[in-house]
Amino acid sequence: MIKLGAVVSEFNFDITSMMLELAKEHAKFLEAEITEIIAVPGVYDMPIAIKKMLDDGNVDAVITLGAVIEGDTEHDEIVVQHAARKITDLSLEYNKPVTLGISGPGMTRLEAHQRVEYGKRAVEAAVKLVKRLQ
Ligand SMILES: Nc1c(NC[C@H](O)[C@H](O)[C@H](O)CO)[nH]c(=O)[nH]c1=O
Ligand SMILES: CC(=O)[C@@H](O)COP(=O)(O)O
Repeated sequence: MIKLGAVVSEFNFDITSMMLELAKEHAKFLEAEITEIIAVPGVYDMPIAIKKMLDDGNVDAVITLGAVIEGDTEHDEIVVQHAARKITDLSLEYNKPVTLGISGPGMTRLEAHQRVEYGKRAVEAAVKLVKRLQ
């Protein structure tokens, strides 16, 4: 059984909690399991939680679940771009898949609701990568 860790943003939790439920269901469908969950305040805060999961070494891959909604400034871009870059860096540093289940930037709340399936996509990619890199 493939073990997945999930790092979930509390920001926009109405959306990210749905992403988490979809991710759990899809993991089960693929005969994998989300065995660890760490909630973080927002997407920008994810890297340190991902690093802890990878350091603890109890999961085969980590999925990230978040939704970054556009405000009045380009702050949303900073949040996503930095998180995405660190997610890739951590995956390469630890040689384990860390997949991007984060919607945005440049997105309205409605568009975020329409993209909750990103959670499912993150699971799909993590499971495929674990199998293919074995
Ligand atoms: N605006 C959104 C944020 N912003 C918060 C940051 O991610 C972070 O928690 C804060 O800057 C403290 O370090 N986070 C989201 O996940 N989604 C948003 O729309
Ligand atoms: C990504 C955010 O934190 C965002 O909602 C901030 O909004 P603003 O650009 O109006 O500061």
